[in-house]
Amino acid sequence: MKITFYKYQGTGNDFVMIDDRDRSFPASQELIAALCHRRFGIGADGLILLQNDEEYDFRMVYFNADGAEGSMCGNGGRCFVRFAHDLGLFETSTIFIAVDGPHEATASADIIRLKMSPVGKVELHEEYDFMNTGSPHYVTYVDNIRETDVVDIGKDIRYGPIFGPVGGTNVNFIQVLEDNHLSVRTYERGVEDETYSCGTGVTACALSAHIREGWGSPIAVETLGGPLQVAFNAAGNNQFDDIYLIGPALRVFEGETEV
Ligand SMILES: N[C@H](CCC[C@H](N)C(=O)O)C(=O)O
Repeated sequence: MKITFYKYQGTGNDFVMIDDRDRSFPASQELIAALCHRRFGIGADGLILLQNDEEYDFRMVYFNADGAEGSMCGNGGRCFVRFAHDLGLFETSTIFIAVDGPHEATASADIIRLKMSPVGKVELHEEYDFMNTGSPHYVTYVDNIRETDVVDIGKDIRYGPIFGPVGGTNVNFIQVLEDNHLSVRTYERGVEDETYSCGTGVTACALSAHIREGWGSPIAVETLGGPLQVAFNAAGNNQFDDIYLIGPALRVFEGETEV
């Protein structure tokens, strides 16, 4: 059958977006991996279905590029909100449900502001921090992010004895640029490569920097695909709520494909 798809990107983290309100999309790991393939398919870091929901405005179902259902995707969530806005499903603010719970969001001409799940626990280690911001994130600091071998080191940690090989983690590298300003690069599990930006990863990095550097909210983060902002309330004891991921999300093109 023929389906219409839309391609979105948020700071270069790109997604195939499908309006699945009629639940006709024949989701399978094989099909989703094929659609996300950058040589044989449309090409994307993930695929997102927009479905109806009884309690919330709509439901976000996110799959990584390998075709398996993933945990929460922050940039995907921002693109999903832009998609719902482009479909005319809300005007300025909405609340939708994703795998990690409900998310409020607002849309303006340029920027999507997405409320993230609260973070109840941050593991602090000498070499790294680990937390779940909707997805699991390992966070470490480097002196020169440009020269960091994100893919090789990321793979070692993701498949290594602490986090892998089953399950795994996303792996983030931070270079501090100045107060309240970071540069971040991320190796993403499920894509098994570096992406241009990872929203839940950037969120984890900002919270880690708050703890380690003592900075207040908001924190600006440069990614390979452009700038994001993270606002948050530090509730004490390394717990956080009212976390917002803020940045651009745009439709790139639409098309049709046989599935
Ligand atoms: N790119 C996403 C993260 C996807 C998480 C995924 N890689 C997983 O751990 O299942 C983001 O913007 O937050």
